[in-house]
Amino acid sequence: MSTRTPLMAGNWKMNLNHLEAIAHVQKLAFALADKDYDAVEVAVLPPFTDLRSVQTLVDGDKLKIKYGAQDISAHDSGAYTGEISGPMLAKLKCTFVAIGHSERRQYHHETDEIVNAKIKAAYKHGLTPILCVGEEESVREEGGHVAHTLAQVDGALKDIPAEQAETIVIAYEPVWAIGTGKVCGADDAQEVCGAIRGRLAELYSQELADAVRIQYGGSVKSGNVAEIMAKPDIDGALIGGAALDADEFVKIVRFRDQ
Ligand SMILES: O=C(CO)COP(=O)(O)O
Repeated sequence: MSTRTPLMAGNWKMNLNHLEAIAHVQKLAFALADKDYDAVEVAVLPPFTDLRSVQTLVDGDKLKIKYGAQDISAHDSGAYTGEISGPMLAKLKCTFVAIGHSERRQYHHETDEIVNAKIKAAYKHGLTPILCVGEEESVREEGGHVAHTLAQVDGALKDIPAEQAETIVIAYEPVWAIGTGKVCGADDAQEVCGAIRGRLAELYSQELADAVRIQYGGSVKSGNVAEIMAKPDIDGALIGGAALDADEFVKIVRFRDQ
């Protein structure tokens, strides 16, 4: 029986301004009781412009909700117009940072090398990476989904020592299931999440592999989360669209009640 605490993280993507963010986090705080937080770790990943507002709320009201960013620069400072650095996120007391989301890979041409550099930047500044991996539909149709996803894991973790890797969160997000309503079947998600854990055991140790949390992401809703969470190698979810509705996100956090 796994001792891994499930992590339910809402990736808001480019949604909710800072005022909406405050209202949303207040709703979550109001709806979630202490026992919910004990059973499940809850996090939100708002746009950069919301982080200060979320931090002020979480700090001021001593909320148990964690928060983080959707991306990080590989550089600490300098002439990188539009970028946000690790030191800036650390100063805002972010816990998490999503790295290598498929939308970053697709629209911003992020390669495994860039993802690896960003993971190093996150660890350098005490942030926990949520490494996003997963295949496109054509890759799955050809049966290459496991190999493709493991190659992304290998690239992302290059030269990352065990004492850092043991805290990583890995989100398996098949690209074809993101925002499409096409949820990956629980058995299919388990196949890849189990393979990721196996690869962590090969790269590091079984002990490390058993400690790392692996999430599933892609059209997760309150109606399908329980089935996904019943799988042995799935330790949480990275939720997009459904995380924008506070009531729905709370139902997902309470997946054991479904
Ligand atoms: O990309 C995702 C989370 O990072 C998943 O998005 P959806 O839940 O909207 O499919």
